[in-house]
Amino acid sequence: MEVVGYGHSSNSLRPSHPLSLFNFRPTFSSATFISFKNQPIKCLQVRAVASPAGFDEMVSGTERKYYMLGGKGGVGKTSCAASLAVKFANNGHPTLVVSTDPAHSLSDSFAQDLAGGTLVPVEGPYSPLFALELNPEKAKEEFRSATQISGGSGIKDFMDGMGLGVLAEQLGELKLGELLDTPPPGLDEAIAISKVMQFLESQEYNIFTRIVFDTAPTGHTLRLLSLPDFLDKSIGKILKLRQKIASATSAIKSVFGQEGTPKPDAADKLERLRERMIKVRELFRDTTSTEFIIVTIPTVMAISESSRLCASLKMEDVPVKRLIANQILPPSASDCKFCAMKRKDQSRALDMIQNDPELSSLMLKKNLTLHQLIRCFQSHLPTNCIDGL
Ligand SMILES: Nc1ncnc2c1ncn2[C@@H]1O[C@H](COP(=O)(O)OP(=O)(O)OP(=O)(O)O)[C@@H](O)[C@H]1O
Repeated sequence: MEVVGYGHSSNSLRPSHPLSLFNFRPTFSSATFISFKNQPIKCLQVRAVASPAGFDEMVSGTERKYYMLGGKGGVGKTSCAASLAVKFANNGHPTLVVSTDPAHSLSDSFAQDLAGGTLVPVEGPYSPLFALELNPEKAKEEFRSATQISGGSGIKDFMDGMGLGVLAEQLGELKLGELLDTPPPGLDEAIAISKVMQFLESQEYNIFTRIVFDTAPTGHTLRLLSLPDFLDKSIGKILKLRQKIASATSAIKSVFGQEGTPKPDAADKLERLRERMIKVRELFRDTTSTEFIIVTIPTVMAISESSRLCASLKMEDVPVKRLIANQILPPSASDCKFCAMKRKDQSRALDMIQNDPELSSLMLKKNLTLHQLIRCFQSHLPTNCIDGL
């Protein structure tokens, strides 16, 4: 189990800025300095802070691989995802880092404006690195339009769109309206991921050999994981129903001499949506190309939530092999009261990982944090908390 820390030679970048998380250019000295209130702080040997355990295996090979980083809110998913993407790019992989988290903070991490839903090049790394913040709201709109025909909304228009409005009333009790009018939670992220997959299939984006997803906090991810099956079943039901009704109506129409088939576009849209969801589900479960990395912090609550997330991922057959324990207090010979208490809590939480039936099997990488150091400086200079560096 390796412990690494990081810093940057100028305090222009936030401590967790991904470019400050790496020995960004080999020309850097073996250790770098940050200045804080003009106090030079010698940081640990700067290495890839978020290169999870077994990084060499992750960076090997040129076939495309997907890494999804997820975990409890605020643990450092975005920082680690951005850092990992920089590390891949610095190891020769044209890389795309995508945030599907509705509360984006990728722009903050790169200190670049990435909003707008298009790929933005990130300056600095050796190989091309592009970032993308997807707007899940827009993605959700796409779902709604799959059920709204000619500007209407809901099941009645959906059935009208198939020329079956006359039967919509009888179907009311099937509650199909709710499914179509209020998209299930996690749908926006599922559609956002399927959008990324769509354009990654196109020629112009086939350069990317590493795709890093900064996903939304745990709850979202869990709903997202079960969503494709849910949608597959419900859309399947609707389309089967359409089939039944279509043959019933054409029989009725042929009796009254009115030939004609229901408008296909609504059903086609739903069918396409269903195919996209199945692709998302397959992506999540592809052990050769995809891996989910859990990011956590050393607190009892975060470790417990990470254990539940790990169990759910395994239940959904999502490959998960690594755990990043982020924001760990750096070693120090003598602690202030604050750090001593914090360190005790952290080691108790880290012991939980070793004893947890789900997490203990994962490769663990511990990431130090600079925030505690800076807080120490703020609360009581001089440097009795950092002399261990
Ligand atoms: N190792 C670290 N050392 C110091 N600060 C860190 C570290 N990792 C993350 N941070 C800081 O913690 C805060 C949260 O980080 P980040 O936004 O990456 O978390 P997140 O899990 O993506 O959050 P959210 O769930 O809100 O999207 C940020 O201010 C970031 O700068």
